Amino acid sequence: MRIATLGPAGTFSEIAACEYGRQLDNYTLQFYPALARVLKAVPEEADIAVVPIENIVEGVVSPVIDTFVKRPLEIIAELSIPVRFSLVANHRSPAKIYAQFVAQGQCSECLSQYDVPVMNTASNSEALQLLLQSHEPAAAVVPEHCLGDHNFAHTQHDVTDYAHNETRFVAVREAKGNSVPRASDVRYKTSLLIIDDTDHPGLLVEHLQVFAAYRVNLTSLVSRPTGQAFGQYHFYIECEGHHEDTAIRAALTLIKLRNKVMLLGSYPNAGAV
Ligand SMILES: O=C(O)C(=O)C[C@]1(C(=O)O)C=C[C@@H](O)C=C1
Repeated sequence: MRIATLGPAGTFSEIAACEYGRQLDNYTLQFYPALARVLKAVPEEADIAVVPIENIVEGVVSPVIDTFVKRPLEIIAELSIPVRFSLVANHRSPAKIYAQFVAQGQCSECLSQYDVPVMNTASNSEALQLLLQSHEPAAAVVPEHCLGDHNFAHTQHDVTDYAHNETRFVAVREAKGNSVPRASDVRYKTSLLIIDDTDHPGLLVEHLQVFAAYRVNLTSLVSRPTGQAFGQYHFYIECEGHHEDTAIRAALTLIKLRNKVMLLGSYPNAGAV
């Protein structure tokens, strides 16, 4: 099985992809330099992509949600990874700080102590590499597991805003319409998108009332701009249960009468106890 994920080696995505891969008979990892490119690798270059979808502090990873609107992909698994960062520097007074765009939001308190520009990178590994190549005073937000034997002039450990920081990842494949078979002893989650194709007053509240009426518990609700006009949003929703459950089926049948629904898949709930 070919698994695409965010590289270069050293990213949290690599840890998540390996954790997912260990459940398979065999797998090979393929690294790509940006999240949109990771997802684009499926299905021609890779069978599965493992990408971050939500950080406990920073919220959803927008490039991933936005790709779901554009491409027929199916979520087949989720997994959660603890995320810890250090701030490392080649000088006591850095003139700039390299930080991956999601990591920046998770370390905002530490970064605000430095009155220097933050240069966004596509991955945490890229932030480290740019620091190592820099001939100017610079710093980088780097995963704790990447500190290795590097000799930094300055290291500040545990710079995440919240001690309990974690990121949820999903494994996705090309949507084929034949979703993962449902097992009776597994607790599932279902992801879907409500596409804003007929905007009208009360669109969201109507849909939420349908979920409430069928007692479907939502675990995530995120609005993403359609990019067409101000005030128009697609809604990314996660709920407890499998899309073949009677309640979810009935709720989606009603919602589909008013708006297009993209079912993104049902998968074992990683947070279930
Ligand atoms: O750059 C990495 O290490 C990644 O795997 C990406 C990513 C993300 O985009 O959310 C994964 C976990 C952390 O939340 C920060 C960065």
